[in-house]
Amino acid sequence: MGAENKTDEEKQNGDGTLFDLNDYTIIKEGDAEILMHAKNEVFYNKTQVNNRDMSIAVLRTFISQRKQEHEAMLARRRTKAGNKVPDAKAEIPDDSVQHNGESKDGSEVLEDTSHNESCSKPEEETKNLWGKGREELKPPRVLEALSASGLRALRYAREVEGISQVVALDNDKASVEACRRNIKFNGSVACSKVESHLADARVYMLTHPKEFDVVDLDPYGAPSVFLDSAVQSVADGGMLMCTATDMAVLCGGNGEVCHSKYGSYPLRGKYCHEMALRILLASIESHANRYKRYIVPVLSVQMDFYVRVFVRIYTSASDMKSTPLKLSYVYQCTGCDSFHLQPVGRTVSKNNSVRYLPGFGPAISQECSDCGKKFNMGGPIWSAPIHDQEWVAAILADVKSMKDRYPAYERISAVLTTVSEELPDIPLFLSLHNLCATLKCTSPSAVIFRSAVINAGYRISGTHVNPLGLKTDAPMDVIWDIMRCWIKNHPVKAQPSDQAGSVILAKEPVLQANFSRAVASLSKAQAKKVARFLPNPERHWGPKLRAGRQITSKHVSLLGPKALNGINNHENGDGSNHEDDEEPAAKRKKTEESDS
Ligand SMILES: C[S@@+](CC[C@H](N)C(=O)[O-])C[C@H]1O[C@@H](n2cnc3c(N)ncnc32)[C@H](O)[C@@H]1O
Ligand SMILES: [Zn+2]
Repeated sequence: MGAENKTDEEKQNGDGTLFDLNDYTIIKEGDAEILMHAKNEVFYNKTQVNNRDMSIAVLRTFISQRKQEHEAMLARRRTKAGNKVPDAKAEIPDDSVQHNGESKDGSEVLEDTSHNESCSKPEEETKNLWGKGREELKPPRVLEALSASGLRALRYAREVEGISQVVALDNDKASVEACRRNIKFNGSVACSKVESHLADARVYMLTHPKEFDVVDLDPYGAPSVFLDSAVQSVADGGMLMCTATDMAVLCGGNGEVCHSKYGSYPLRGKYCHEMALRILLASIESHANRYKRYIVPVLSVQMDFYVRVFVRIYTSASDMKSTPLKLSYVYQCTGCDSFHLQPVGRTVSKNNSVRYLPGFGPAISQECSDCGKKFNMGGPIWSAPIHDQEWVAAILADVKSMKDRYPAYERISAVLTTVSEELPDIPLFLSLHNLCATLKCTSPSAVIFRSAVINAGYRISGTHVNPLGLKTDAPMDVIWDIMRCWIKNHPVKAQPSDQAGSVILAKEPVLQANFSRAVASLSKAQAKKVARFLPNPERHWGPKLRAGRQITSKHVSLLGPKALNGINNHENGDGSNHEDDEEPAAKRKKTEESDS
C-alpha cells in the first residue's frame, strides 16, 4: 500500500518533471493516496467518500453480475446448440454481429455487440451473440469522464478486482497534471491501469461510442450537458453512474431552469428529492432513446447534497417503445398534500399484438377532490422502479462482507438498508408531518399511522430519502379518511372554512380506520434496530465550490448560509433538512397557488 519510493522529498510529475513533496499533503481514501497542493487548486471534497464508496460497491456487484450473466448466456447457447444447428445469425462473423442500431454516419445498421457479452437481457437480446470468439468475457473498462485529482479512478483501479483499465478525463490542465502525478504516486498497479487525458469529456465520449463498460459522471452541479454523449459511450449492458448536485434546480427552486436542463418540471413537495432522482432518470432515458437505447436503473440514491443514479444501458428499438409507460406527470394539490400520477403512455393488447398509445387523461379533475384547490403539474418523471431490489440485496451483502474496505461503511450500509425496504413500485411519498400540518392536528406516531394503512389493506414503507417519508399504495381518500378518524379522537381547533384542512375535515370518513398495531408496522431493520439514517460525521459536510474558488457571501445561495457561519449542516441543496423535519407544523412552506 502507498506510493513507491515516496520517502524521497523530490518526486516526478506525470510528465517526468520534478516536484517537491513538501508542498503537498497526502490524502488517503480507501487504498488510494492523492497529493493535494497547499493552494488546493484541484477539486477535492471528502464528503464524496460516500459517493465513491457506493460507486465501488456497485462496481463490484456489476462485475460479478456481468460474469453470471455471461455464464448464463453461454449455458443457454450450449443448450440451444445441443438442440439444433445454429440459425443464419450464428454464421455472421464476429465483428459484424449486430442489433438494430445506428452507425457512426447515422445510417441504419445492426447494433454492434462487441461488448454485449454482459447483457442481462434474456434470449431476445442475447440471441445475436451466436458466433465464434464469444466465449471470452473481457474485463471491464471504466471511463471516469470528470476525474479532477483522479482519486475516484485510482480507487476503482486499486480496489475493484477485475477492472482492466480506467480512463480518467478532465478538461482542466491543472487537474490532469495532478491526476498524472497521483497515478505515479500510487505505484505500479495504478500506472498499469489508469490513464489520464486532457480532453473535453463530451467530445471524447462521442468519439468512443459503446467503448466503455462503465461510464462515471461526477460533475460540478448538473450533469445535463454530458448525458447525450455519455449514453452513447456505454457498451450494451454496460452501466452509467451519474451524480447531480444541482439540487436547488432539481427540487423546484427554478422550475424553468430544471425544464431547460432536464426536460421536466419539478414540484416543491416533501418528496422533491425523490422527484429529483426520477427527473434525472427520465432525462437519461430521453437521451438514450435518441439512439434506440433505454435504461434499467439498478440503484438510485439521494445522499448528503446530491443524487446519484446507477443505470444499465441497452439497445433495442422495440423495448424502447415502452418508455412512455415508465414516465408519468405528477399533479400536486396547491391546498393539501394530495398528489396523483398520470402515465404518459399506455398499451392495448389485442390477440398477440401490443399497441402503444398516449395515456388516458386527465387523470383527475381540475379541482382537488379532497380540498377543492387547483393542481400544479410536474414531470414527466421516471415512475417505474428506481432500484433493482436483487441488485440492492447483492450490493448490501457484498458491502457487509467487506466492511473494512469501505471508509464510509456505516453510511452506505444504512442507505442501502433503507433502500432495500422501500416499496419498489410506489413513486414519491407522503409526509405524515405535512398531513398533520394541513389538518392542524397532533401527529399519530409513524407506527400507528402505518398500522392504520396496513389494517385498511394497503402496503406502506419508508424511503431512504427522508426519515419521515411514507410510501404507500393507499389512495389519497383513504389517507384522509385515516386522518379524519384520528382527529375524531384527537380533536382540533376550528379553522376558517376556506382552509384546505377545514374542507377535508368537513367530510365524514367512509373508511373506519383501525389503529391497532399491525405486525408489519415496523420495518425489519427498525425491528432489529439496524441503523437506517445517520447524522453527518462533521461540520461543513456539504457541497464544495469549483477548484480554486474562495467562499464569499455570493455563494450563500449555493451552499446555504451554514457554509459560512460554520453551523453543522445537513442540507439537501434546496435548504431542507431531514433531521429538522420536526419543525413546527405551522412553519411548513406550502406549494403556492401562485406557482401555477
Ligand atoms: C466535481 S469534479 C470531479 C470529482 C471527481 N470525480 C472525484 O470523485 O474526486 C468535476 C471535474 O470535472 C471537470 N470538467 C468540467 N467540465 C468538463 C468537461 N467538459 N470535460 C472534462 N472535464 C470537465 C472539472 O475540471 C472538474 O475537475
Ligand atoms: Zn387538495
